[in-house]
Amino acid sequence: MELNMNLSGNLNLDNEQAALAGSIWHNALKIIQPQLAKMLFVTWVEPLVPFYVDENYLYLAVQDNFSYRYLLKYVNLFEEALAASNSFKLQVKLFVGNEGMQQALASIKASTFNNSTDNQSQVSDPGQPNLPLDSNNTARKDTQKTAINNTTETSTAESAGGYVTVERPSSPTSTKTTTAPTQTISSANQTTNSSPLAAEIVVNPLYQQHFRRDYRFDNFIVGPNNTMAHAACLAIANSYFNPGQKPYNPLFLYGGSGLGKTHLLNAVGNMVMQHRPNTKILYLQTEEFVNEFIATIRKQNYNVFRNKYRNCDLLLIDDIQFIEGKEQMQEEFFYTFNALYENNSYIIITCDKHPRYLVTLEDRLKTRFLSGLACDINPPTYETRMAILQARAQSLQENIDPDIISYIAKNISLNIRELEGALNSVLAIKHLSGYINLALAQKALEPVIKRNMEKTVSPDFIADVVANYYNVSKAQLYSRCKESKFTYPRHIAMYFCRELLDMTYADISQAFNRSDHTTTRNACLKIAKSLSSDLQLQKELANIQKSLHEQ
Ligand SMILES: Nc1ncnc2c1ncn2[C@@H]1O[C@H](COP(=O)(O)OP(=O)(O)OP(=O)(O)O)[C@@H](O)[C@H]1O
Repeated sequence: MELNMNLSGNLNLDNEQAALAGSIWHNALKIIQPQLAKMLFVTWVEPLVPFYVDENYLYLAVQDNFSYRYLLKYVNLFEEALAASNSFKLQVKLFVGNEGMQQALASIKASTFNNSTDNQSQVSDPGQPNLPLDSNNTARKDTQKTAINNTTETSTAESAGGYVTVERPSSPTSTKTTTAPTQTISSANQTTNSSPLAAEIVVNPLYQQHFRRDYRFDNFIVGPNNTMAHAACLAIANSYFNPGQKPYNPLFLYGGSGLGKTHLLNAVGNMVMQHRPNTKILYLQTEEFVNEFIATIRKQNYNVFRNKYRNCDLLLIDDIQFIEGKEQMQEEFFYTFNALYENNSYIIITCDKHPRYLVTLEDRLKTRFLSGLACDINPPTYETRMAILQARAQSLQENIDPDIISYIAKNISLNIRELEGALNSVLAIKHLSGYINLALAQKALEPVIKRNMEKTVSPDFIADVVANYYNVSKAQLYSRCKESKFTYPRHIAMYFCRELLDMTYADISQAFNRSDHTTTRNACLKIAKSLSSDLQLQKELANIQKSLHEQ
């Protein structure tokens, strides 16, 4: 794209300003050029167009968004060169394309006009569209980014009030740096409230997201299983209205099904939308991303796709494991990721496993996914499960016997979706029959609990717990050793495999390295028989069962 330097035109601005900007920049270039590789200088720096200067800023136009992002890391160098080559300090402001330049000039014109007619209105940054401020009159990170990106496209912030300074990294390696606003801002249509006025909220339709309203931080129960993931998500959400924070980017959340990954993604989206509705957020399931990309290939409209994904402020992408084995999609996502990362836009990715287990994922994506922070989410502890169930019952204004809650929490441990499902079943019985007690709940939940038990408890896990209880090693349990201090716990472990997992004697024998099924059968039957009269055995088995459930 060629930049058109018709500065005065309709805007009626003084061409002398452009000439002065040109001459100041020309001096600075003499210092900049020797410091950069020739290619870099010719490709990126020479095409910059100086088009305005005032007492604080030199305004430069860049060709496109990509150049803009690339050049941000050199702004400090430019400013140092300006200070060295001229006898005064200037900060650099970059604007994208003719449109960005025209917008900047229109703002300058408007502010000049306002200043001459209304002394109350001071403008600190004529280059940026009007943007809402936060409660400290501090420029907002999200809208700063929006403003920068939108100089060449539909602006989501154009109708808002206030001005900001440009956000830029202080060094090529820094991730997010926000410069504080340089002047106090006051204009007729600003708000100092953290919620922008309704009239200011013009959300680009591309980024109108509908988050699940019930997935919020305030109803997410934090326990030892998810503390890090929760804190990291909250930090990212906060960073959109608390410019001091610089959370890790990207954030990679991984863990089994139903453990709250989607809940956290939506919580971030809800919180940012609530406080900063102009933020360009994209939340999507990886499958949707893949489908959209396939449609893009069919229609050959790559620009639309890339503009949308590479220019958002926050990308929340759920279940990235679905990208496995899709080579072209991985390549596209690689470039999307890079563009967002360079633009200091946050990326949160969820997955059902650690990237190292995504066998057919390209290594360059794996390393990128792990370049920020990777947090696992584990199955909740018994206490967390209790808290989740209690909170859910309370939110539904349901009074449920604590024994029932405890029974569910004890018996369903791997998946919070199933935990909630069990509570819903109990509530359904309560509503249909007008009554619920523990026995009814146990009966109703029997199939689901059995299924859960099979998923949760493996023969190996039983061996672990039993060995631990009787203070022997698992190897001794699996060994052929016939000492009673080993055979007794071995038989108990076999008994649990039979009772809890419904395993055949053949399978149990195999699990415990035995070839003789009859011995296994006899061992299980002996334990079952003793159980009816042996109080000590009853106590031991109850304790072991408790440990098996409270993993
Ligand atoms: N810590 C928590 N506090 C309260 N509710 C939770 C918590 N974790 C999960 N949930 C609830 O459990 C259900 C399942 O969670 P979610 O859909 O976020 O899981 P997920 O990890 O994304 O699963 P999947 O990988 O299968 O998509 C949701 O209803 C969610 O609100």
